[in-house]
This record gives sequence, C-alpha cells and structure tokens, in this order.
Amino acid sequence: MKIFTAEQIRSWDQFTISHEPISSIQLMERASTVVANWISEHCKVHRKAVLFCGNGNNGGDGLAVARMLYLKGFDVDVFVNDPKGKFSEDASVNLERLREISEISVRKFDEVEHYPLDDNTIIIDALFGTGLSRPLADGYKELVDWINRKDTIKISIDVPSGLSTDAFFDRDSVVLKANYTLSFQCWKRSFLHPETGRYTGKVIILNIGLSEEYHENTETDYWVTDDSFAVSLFNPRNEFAHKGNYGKAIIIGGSYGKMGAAVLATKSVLKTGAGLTFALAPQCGYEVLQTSCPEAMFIEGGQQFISDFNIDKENTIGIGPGLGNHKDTQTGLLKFLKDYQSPLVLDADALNIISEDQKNHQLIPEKSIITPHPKEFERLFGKTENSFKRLELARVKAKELGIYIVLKDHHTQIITPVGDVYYNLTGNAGLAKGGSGDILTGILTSLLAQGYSEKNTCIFGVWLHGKAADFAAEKHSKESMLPTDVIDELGNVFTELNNKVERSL
Ligand SMILES: NC(=O)C1=CN([C@@H]2O[C@H](COP(=O)(O)OP(=O)(O)OC[C@H]3O[C@@H](n4cnc5c(N)ncnc54)[C@H](OP(=O)(O)O)[C@@H]3O)[C@@H](O)[C@H]2O)[C@@H](O)CC1
Ligand SMILES: [K+]
Repeated sequence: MKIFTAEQIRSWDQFTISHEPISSIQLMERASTVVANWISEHCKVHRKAVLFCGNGNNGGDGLAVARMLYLKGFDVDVFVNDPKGKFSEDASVNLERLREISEISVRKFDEVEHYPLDDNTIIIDALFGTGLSRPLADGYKELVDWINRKDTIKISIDVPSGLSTDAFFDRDSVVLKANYTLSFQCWKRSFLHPETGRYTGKVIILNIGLSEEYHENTETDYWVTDDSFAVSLFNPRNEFAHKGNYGKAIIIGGSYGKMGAAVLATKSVLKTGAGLTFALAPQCGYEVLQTSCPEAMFIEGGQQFISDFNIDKENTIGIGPGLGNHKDTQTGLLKFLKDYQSPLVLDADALNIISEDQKNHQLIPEKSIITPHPKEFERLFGKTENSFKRLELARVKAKELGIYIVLKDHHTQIITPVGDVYYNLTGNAGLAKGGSGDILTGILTSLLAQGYSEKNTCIFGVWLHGKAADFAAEKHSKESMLPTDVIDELGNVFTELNNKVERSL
C-alpha cells in the first residue's frame, strides 16, 4: 500500500471529486459515515460522545460525525472555537445541519473547564487533520493539554491533532494522545516512526473510496507492507520440487559464549524452508549445533571463534549472529569480503566489524542486505537527530552502496538501492529481546537461498518474522515469548499463507 504526503492526499481528494460523480460535501459525508459506523460498532459501553471540532475539513468531519452518532442513539456534545467564526465551506454546511438538531448543544472551547466528563463518554478529536501546518499554540495547545489530562477514551479522526502527517516538528510540541486513530484511506508516515507514532494509539485505516486510478498512477517513495501485499510475494512450494530447488544456505556465526545466536539463526533458516542448511561455526559449537539443529551440516571455522571463512561460494550466506569481534575474526571477515561479490546478509557483529573503518563499506557486495538496529546503524553511518533523519541517511547510503538496508525498529523500514522505503506493520514489543535479530538473519538468508529476489526477501522476510512474533505473543504474551517461540510459529504462518493462496485460486 502506498503512503502519500498531506499534499498528495489533498490532490487525491480533488482528483476523486473531479473524476467521479461525487461532490466535496458528499465525500465528507461518506468519510464521516465510515467513521460514525466504526465508532457505533465498536463503542458498546460508551454511548456518550463529546466532539472537539476545528474550523477546517477535519472539523467538518467531526460536525458530521456528531450528527450521525446522535441519530444512532448517542448522547452528543460538540465544542468549537467560536460557532460564529469562519469555517471551511463543507464544515459550515455541517455546522448548519447540526444546528437543526436542537438536542445537540454547540459550545465554545473556553467553556470546557466546567464540562462534566464521565467515564462513559468518549472524546472525539476533529480539531486538525492533514491540513495542520505548524505546531499547536495558545488556545489549541491549552485545549489539547486539557484533553490529554483526561482519562477518557480518545478517538482521533484522520490524524491526532497537533501531529504533522509527514514530518516531526519537535519533541516539545503538544499533540493529542489518542487511543484510536481512524485514518482515511492510507497510512501516514508520522504514524510509523517512534517519536510521532506514540500519539496514534491503535491505527485503523478506513476505506472512503478515494480514486483507485489516482492511487495507481501517483508515484511515491514510501510504502507499507500490509498482509495482502506480503501474501502476494509468497512463493508456495512446488509439489514436484526436491531439496536442490530450494537452495543452499549457510549461517556463519557463533563464538565461545555466543553459540545460541548461531543456533537461532540456523534453526530459522531450516524453518523457513531452505533446501540445504549449513552452519559455519567454531569447534566449541559443534555439539550444541549438531544437537539442536540435526538437519544442518556443520563446518568448522576455528576453535573458540571463527577465523577461517573458507566456504563454497555456491552457498547463500548470512554472516553475523554471535560472531564476536576477535582480531582474527575481524581479519578473516574483511579478507573474505574482499574476495566475495555475490549478495549476502550481514548482521550484528559482522556490521560492527565493518563499522570499524568507513573504507570497509565498499567491501559490502552490491545488492547485499544489511540488518542494523538503530545503534548498529549509528556505528556504521553516524548519529542522526531523530528516526526521520536516520531514514533519510539510510536512503542516501542504500543508494550510494547499492544495497538493501533493513533498519530494525518498531515498524522496521526496508530501504532499497533506489531509495524506496517499505515500512513493516507486523511484529510487537515482545521482539525487543536478545536473539530476535538472529532469527531475522536466518529467515532472510533462507529466502534468498530459495530464489526470492533481494527486495522480496527483505519485504516478505521482515513481515514473516513479525507475523510469527505476533502469533507467539498471542500464545505466550509479549513479556514471556522467547525468540524460540517465534521460530516455532513460522510453521503456522506458512500454513496460513498456503491456505490464503489456495483459496484465492
Ligand atoms: N483527504 C480526503 O480525501 C478527505 C479529507 N477529509 C478531511 O479533511 C481534512 C483536511 O482538511 P483541511 O485541509 O481543511 O485541514 P484541517 O486539518 O482541517 O485544518 C486546516 C485549518 O487549520 C489551520 N491550521 C493549520 N495548522 C494550524 C495550527 N497549528 N493552529 C491553528 N490553525 C492551524 C489552517 O489554516 P492555515 O494553515 O491556513 O493557517 C486551516 O484553516 C482531513 O484530515 C480529513 O479529516 C474528509 O472530509 C474527506 C476526504
Ligand atoms: K484530528
């Protein structure tokens, strides 16, 4: 699914109005109907709503939703800045329609201090949407501060008020902290970054029927991987296949005290379906690897750590989990990279070794996949002020080096060598544990070995990892789930994928 900027969303709105038989006010009515239906369906206990409406079209949506909820049996109160003030054309129409209902009182923001809010009331935020052009100030800032202090459930229409759609104002700006954000038609970039995404609560994307033609033909650099996109990338197994059809994958990792990382990565390669799996590890890991992953073959690369990276170049390689940074490992890895030109997966200590010297960046073979978490990214490419700037730097580096960067985060970002960005939607805080990254390395190495393109390996692999983690969290909770539980759930994700593909035939 494409992500558009606020400006592109405005054009999408205009394009829909001029190319389809729908007027601006009808489009607002359609959007508001979808919002009111969602609220009415989901708010079983709360049958009272108080709406805060701005003067633009986001406020217009709020005024229409107020009317619709009233007609669905809600108790409704509405606050605006000044009922006699200037509203956008469509908001004025909806204010007039609301006035025809004598049971709904329209009050001024400055009356809010004395407003009795009880636990059964929901707050609906329709102050600002995609038209916000600067941080909130003065009266709006005070109002949102007041709303944020209330313990009531808050639902934002389209965008939490005060939050920019595409950017990050600054850490001190005031933003309405919603429990739910009901957003129109597409994800907004600010929902997907940690500094700004923390205001949205649960995001629900509502289809309001904006033009598909515009969506198809409008270019963007930013995308989200939703489930249907991931399913479209899945290659089901051919019944006539043999192990030779699914590649040879090798994990190079492990050192004394860090063998677990190599085990997790190797297991993940196996459970993601590679034809043949190898683990190149130091001798001290022989028993644990052969016992925990009997399906994988062992290649000795040293005694307590790896110093010898000598392997069959036919293999698809993932290097890094538990590798350590012994001097001989460093020398061995850099020497190996000098002679190796095919795309491979680099993670963890492999990235730390590379980041010792900027010149090493050139040793990463083109089209390789690197999977840094924010700290590893910083060691590689330098510090940035926030995650928006980090992503922009990653785009520059991915283009410069011709590589894929999997920037691990709550919504992991995949950056391609042409600078396209794919935000992942699966995964949860249960992944914030040692070992989760090793699993991802295994998954990616396995998919690459099976013939997925580098791009699809990243997009599908990151989705798969997150989906398995979501299944694991459901069973074990985010607190207790272990990376091993995530590996165990890969099978259930594949079962679901196969069912979906079979059904759609
Ligand atoms: N896209 C679609 O398809 C559809 C969109 N719809 C809805 O329209 C919404 C977008 O509406 P919108 O463009 O009127 O903008 P909105 O957010 O209401 O605010 C604009 C006003 O706020 C002002 N203003 C800005 N910043 C400010 C600040 N910090 N403090 C104070 N004022 C500030 C700004 O003035 P200015 O920047 O010129 O000073 C302007 O007057 C969208 O989110 C969705 O809800 C649906 O109805 C139908 C389908
Ligand atoms: K809003």
